Amino acid sequence: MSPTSPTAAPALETRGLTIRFGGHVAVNGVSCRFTPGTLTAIVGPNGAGKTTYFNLVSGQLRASAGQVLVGGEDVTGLAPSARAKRGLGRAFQLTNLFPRLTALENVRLAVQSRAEAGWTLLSVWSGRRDLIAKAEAILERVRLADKRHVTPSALSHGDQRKLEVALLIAMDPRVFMFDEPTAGMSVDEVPTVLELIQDIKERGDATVLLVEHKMDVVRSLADRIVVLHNGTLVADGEPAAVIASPIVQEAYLGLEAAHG
Ligand SMILES: Nc1ncnc2c1ncn2[C@@H]1O[C@H](COP(=O)(O)OP(=O)(O)OP(=O)(O)O)[C@@H](O)[C@H]1O
Repeated sequence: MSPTSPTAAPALETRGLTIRFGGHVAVNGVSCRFTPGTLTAIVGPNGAGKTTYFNLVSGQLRASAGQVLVGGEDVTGLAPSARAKRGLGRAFQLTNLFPRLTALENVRLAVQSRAEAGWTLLSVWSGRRDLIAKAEAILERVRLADKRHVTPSALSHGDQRKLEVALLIAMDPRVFMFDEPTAGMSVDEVPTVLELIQDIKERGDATVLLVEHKMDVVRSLADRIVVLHNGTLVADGEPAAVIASPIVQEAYLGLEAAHG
């Protein structure tokens, strides 16, 4: 299924995005448009530039050249927090969680920050029933309702990843960015997180970007695959066509295809 319309405005676009580390060009002139309602997997061998591309989009790294546009607005000069306010949502492992607060309190604060565009730790809990109800609903959606009173460090690795997804949902971004969301998970934890990502795509008009090594995950989720190799975009299109393309078979998927 590809709900992409050629006329729809891209939620996110990069134009000639480039970063050099000394003499090494880690991301090299990557131009790409991401349309609402689509899930794009970004794949490529180790060191291809996938995470660096994500860092350039979210603002953790500043580009040497090129532009990042969110909803048509040039955000290239903006800090990560300002990009987040414009709708770029990136899942980070626990870095934006409050370790002493419960899962519910963490999600409630994220809902509140979205509602008020600012953290208000002093607001009266009992007076914020609507926010609590929304936080409860999000925890339900990510299947963490029964862990609502648990602090992040007491959750299993898989449940921590679910909580990150819950925080992202609470922030209600227009673009969801996941960097290897199933990394380090036990086999039985993987399907839930994949279902959550599928659900995010199908519920709204979200634009989802996924960096992922596991081709079975890519095959099951992606509407489109973008392949990076040595920092350069070398293939972009429908999953079946990209996976079958000679450059991908040779550069990255040869072994994978032989097994799969
Ligand atoms: N801060 C940095 N300073 C110097 N070189 C860097 C820096 N960050 C990344 N690189 C280099 O840029 C290239 C791309 O790295 P990146 O981590 O983006 O690749 P990747 O595709 O995400 O790889 P992996 O799949 O292994 O995570 C690599 O050669 C890496 O060594």
